Amino acid sequence: MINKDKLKNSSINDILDEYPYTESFFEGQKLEVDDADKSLREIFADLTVEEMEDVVFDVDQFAASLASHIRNMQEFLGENDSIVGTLSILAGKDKDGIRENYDKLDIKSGEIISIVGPTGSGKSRLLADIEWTAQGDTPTERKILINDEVPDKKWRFTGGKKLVAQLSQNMNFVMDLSVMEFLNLHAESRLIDNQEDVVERIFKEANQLAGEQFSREAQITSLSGGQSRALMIADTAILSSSPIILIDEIENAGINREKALELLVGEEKVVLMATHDPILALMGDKRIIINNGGIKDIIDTTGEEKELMQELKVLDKVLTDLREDLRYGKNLSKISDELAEVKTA
Ligand SMILES: Nc1ncnc2c1ncn2[C@@H]1O[C@H](COP(=O)(O)OP(=O)(O)OP(=O)(O)O)[C@@H](O)[C@H]1O
Repeated sequence: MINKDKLKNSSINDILDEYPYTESFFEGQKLEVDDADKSLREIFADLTVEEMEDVVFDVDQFAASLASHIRNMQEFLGENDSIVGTLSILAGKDKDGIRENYDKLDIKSGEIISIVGPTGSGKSRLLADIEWTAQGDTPTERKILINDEVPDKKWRFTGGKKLVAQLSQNMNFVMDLSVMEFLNLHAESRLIDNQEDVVERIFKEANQLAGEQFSREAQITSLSGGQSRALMIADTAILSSSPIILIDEIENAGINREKALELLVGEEKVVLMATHDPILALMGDKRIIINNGGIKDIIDTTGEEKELMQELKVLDKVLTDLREDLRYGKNLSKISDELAEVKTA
């Protein structure tokens, strides 16, 4: 997803600064460069006919070949994180076939976007459109762009290195492995240096997210729903190099949602999260409102809402504690007269 046109207008020095491994590429080409501060376009414009013959390529082919070299190197180095600057959603249609009332929604890396709307309104569908990098070929007819370009189709199919990591409501393990075997297997496939430390960290974080603790030797197929999700979340947060993270209703997982989100939100990632939970929704920088299959509105989270979130956290803590007491067979008592007076009618 390196932009070929941007490369053409960049100087050799700028390209080397940003992608130092292109040095070998330039060395391999017989490109005559008198001034490395000139853009590729200028360098090609200044070539004599003889020099041009040596290079074989014209500037377009040269930039395309350079872009492909950079992509390969980024993939090899696992630098996918830096690839997505902007994820864009181009308007499609709602369930009645009516066009959505925005043209293009840009989401920048580092942003958290929540997706809210009634049950069945199309939240999961929107996440699926992004995962599939839809090009008008889903029921919504939306299109997804990455860095303002149509994403490479290979993202749909490559197994190991994915553009999108998705955590969905129904996640079950099918392999017969212990927790540690599973984590080591995954870490090995990512070719990381400090495998032992990383695997240990995932195990610890997962246990902090899960309500009930589990051991290193536990079979992953025997974990509870909450434990499996905790493990998947910690694994995704710490091991995944995917620059886009999609989360479908983390609240149903019986895990510490807030901690989970904190763990997942790497600075360089785009995070989209379908939720019915006001605390999670307000953790987003923006929220997409979905109704009848279409995006109806995009709202920025206000300062007042961020303040409200603190109050909601207090309420949430009260409920969490009650749930905990209930689970461990304690009798519940009235919380406070103030709360008791809140009208529920
Ligand atoms: N624009 C659309 N056009 C046609 N079908 C759509 C559209 N949007 C969503 N759908 C379909 O509507 C159904 C419900 O959507 P979806 O599962 O995404 O809802 P949801 O908001 O995630 O619901 P829940 O909150 O219950 O998880 C799905 O079958 C989905 O494919």
